[in-house]
Amino acid sequence: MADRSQTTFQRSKEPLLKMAAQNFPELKNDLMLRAARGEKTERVPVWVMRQAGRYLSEFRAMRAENEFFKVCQTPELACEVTLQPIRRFQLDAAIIFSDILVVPQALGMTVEMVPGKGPSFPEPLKVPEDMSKLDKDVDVNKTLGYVFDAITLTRHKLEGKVPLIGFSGAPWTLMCYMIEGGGSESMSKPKQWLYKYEEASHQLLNILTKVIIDYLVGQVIAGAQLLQVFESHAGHLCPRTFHTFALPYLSIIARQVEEKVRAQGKEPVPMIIFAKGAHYAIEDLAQSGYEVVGLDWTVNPKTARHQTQGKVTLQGNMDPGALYASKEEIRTIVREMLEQFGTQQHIANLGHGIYPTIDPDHVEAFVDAVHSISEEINLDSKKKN
Ligand SMILES: Cc1c2[nH]c(c1CCC(=O)O)Cc1[nH]c(c(CCC(=O)O)c1C)Cc1[nH]c(c(CCC(=O)O)c1C)Cc1[nH]c(c(CCC(=O)O)c1C)C2
Repeated sequence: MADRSQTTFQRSKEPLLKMAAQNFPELKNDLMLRAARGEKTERVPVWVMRQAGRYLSEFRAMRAENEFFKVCQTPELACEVTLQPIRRFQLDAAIIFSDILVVPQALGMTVEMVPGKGPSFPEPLKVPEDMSKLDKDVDVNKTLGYVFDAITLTRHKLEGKVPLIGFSGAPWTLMCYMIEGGGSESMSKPKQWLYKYEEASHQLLNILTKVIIDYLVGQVIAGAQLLQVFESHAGHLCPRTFHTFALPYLSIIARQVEEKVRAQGKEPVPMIIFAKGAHYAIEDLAQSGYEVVGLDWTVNPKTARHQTQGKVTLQGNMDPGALYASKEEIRTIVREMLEQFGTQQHIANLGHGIYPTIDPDHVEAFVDAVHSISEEINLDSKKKN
């Protein structure tokens, strides 16, 4: 893997800016890292999936000037978008602005972002023979180096305010888009592959797993301090197909990313698995090599806590729709959520990404409620003991 310690940015009309993926500013707020490692925290850390997005006017202004993938592929723009929610809210982590669909692009597929519709693949994989069109031997430094550059730049620009999360889509979720060709209620086409082309499905999942591992390792080398793997379409699987086509690959990713990061002389970072809809697999996910298991809004936190027996930290899981409630009601809902999770080994989040029509003032109310109420609960429990 090419030496990523020196990264250069061609900025408009400015000299080359050399940013090293080292000597990063000292971290001022390590709450997220401590919680992810299961260490004691004085309050519950909080971040929001898709915290950079259309619900922010400053994101809409950026997108009015720049096509979606141009933002992803231009480190200065991706960095700026990543910082937008950090400037607004007392969040405890930033997540690099990118998309999970950059991996199919690295495999040679064309992905367009159609306004008002979302991602679209003009030439999805229709039959297993179409896999011959993929560029299987991906050099992530060549095809995804712009994400690494964005991560390194953002680490410097964060000035240690909060840690930076890197991420990737998981093999099954990416397979869904590559075959379906975009978002879908049923994902019936990729599901058809699982039952008609089992061997080809595993071949595709293996190709994706290899690229995802290299991609995540590259993000850590570039400066990511946590990683999240999005298995956002686990909900289209059943227990049998999840245990056959998703869980084994998720476990390989966790274990090999750690192994390869160590092999490069770097300290492994905490990893988060978010398998939306896999409520039946929480115990298995807690033993699959991830420090944190993200829960969607359909899971009862008390049940998940019992199932995981303190082995992992839990992340989530307020219904994003609760952000449409009044600020007072949001506080009530947050208190109930925190009492269900308990204030240790918990990272507060939504049970999935934020919606584009959410009022940013309600996000601020959510973040502030997590902090103030978890501090209050911790202080109360100290007084009692
Ligand atoms: C984590 C993330 C993603 N994409 C984006 C982010 C935000 C990053 C950040 O907050 O900085 C930006 C991100 N990605 C996209 C947008 C909207 C682009 C725009 O309209 O400007 C944003 C802000 C485009 C996109 N990209 C995708 C969709 C969903 C399509 C569907 O299934 O219907 C969409 C709408 C695929 C995608 N992309 C991603 C996921 C996993 C997270 C999740 O489950 O929500 C998925 C499923 C990952």
